[in-house]
Amino acid sequence: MSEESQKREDVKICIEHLDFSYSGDQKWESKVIADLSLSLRDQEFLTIVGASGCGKSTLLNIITGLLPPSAGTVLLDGKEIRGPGPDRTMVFQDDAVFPWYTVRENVAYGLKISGTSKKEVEQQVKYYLDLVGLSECADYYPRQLSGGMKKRVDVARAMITQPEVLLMDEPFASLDVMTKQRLQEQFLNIWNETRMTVIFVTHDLEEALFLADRVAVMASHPGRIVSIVDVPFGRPREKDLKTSGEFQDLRRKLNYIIDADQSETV
Ligand SMILES: Nc1ncnc2c1ncn2[C@@H]1O[C@H](COP(=O)(O)OP(=O)(O)OP(=O)(O)O)[C@@H](O)[C@H]1O
Repeated sequence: MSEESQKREDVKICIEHLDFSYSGDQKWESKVIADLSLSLRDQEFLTIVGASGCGKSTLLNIITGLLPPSAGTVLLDGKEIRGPGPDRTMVFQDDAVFPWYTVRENVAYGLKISGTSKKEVEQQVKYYLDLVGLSECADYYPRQLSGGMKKRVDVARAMITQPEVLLMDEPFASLDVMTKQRLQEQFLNIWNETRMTVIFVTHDLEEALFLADRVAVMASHPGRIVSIVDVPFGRPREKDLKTSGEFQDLRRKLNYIIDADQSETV
C-alpha cells in the first residue's frame, strides 16, 4: 500500500469546508461555523478549546449527526454522516444517568436496548464497572453517588456500547479540582485499554494538554480552527506531568494563541 493510501486508511473523521448556521441563512455574519476543516486519525485523542460561544458544541452535534451541515462534508470512515448512529456516542457536562435505575442498570441500558443477550450484558457490565472502579456500588442509585461517581457511570454507559468515536462536551467541568484530576487519569487509563477515537471539548487548558494527542484551538465569529498544537508527551501520563516546565511552556503557548485571537476579534 502506498504511503498516501495508508494515510487515507488511517483517517477516521474528515471534515472539509464545513459551514453551519442555525438560521439556515448562509451570509458570512450569520454563520456559527465557517470553512472549518479538520481530520482525525483512528484512535486519536483530540481536545478542542476556544472561547465560549465559538461553536464547539455545535461542531460536536454535527459530528454526532444531530445537526446537518449547511455546507461542506463530514465523513466518518469515508462515508458522509447523515444522522446519529451507534458508532458515535456523546457524553455531556450534565449527568445523563437515570435516577430510577441502579448503577448496574444505568450502565447496562445501552446494551439492553440493542438486544444483546442477558449473559453478554452481565459480562460487559461487570467489565466496565471494574474499569471505572464502581463494582462496589453496582446496586446504588444515583442519589447515593458523589458527582465524580456519577460521571464515571456516564463514562461507563457511553463506553459499554463500544462506539468508534466518543464525543465529550466538557464532561468534567462541574467537578472539583481533585476529583477532576483523578477522573482525567482514570479516563486516560480506560482509553488506553479501549482506544477509541475521542473528541473532547474543554475550557481547561491543562486538561486539554494532559489528555490529548493534539489540541485544536477554535476562534469565534465565525467558528473555525485557528491552530492545532501537537502534544509531545508520551503515555501513560501521570499528574506530575502538569507541573513540568515543558508542560507549562505548552500551556503558555496555548494561552497566547487564544489571547491573540480574542484581541483580534474584540
Ligand atoms: N439552538 C440554537 N439556536 C440558535 N443559536 C444557537 C443555538 N445553539 C447555539 N447557538 C449559538 O451558536 C453559537 C455557538 O454555540 P455553541 O454552544 O456551539 O458554542 P460553544 O463554543 O460550545 O460555547 P460554550 O463554550 O459556552 O459551551 C453561539 O453564538 C450560540 O448562541
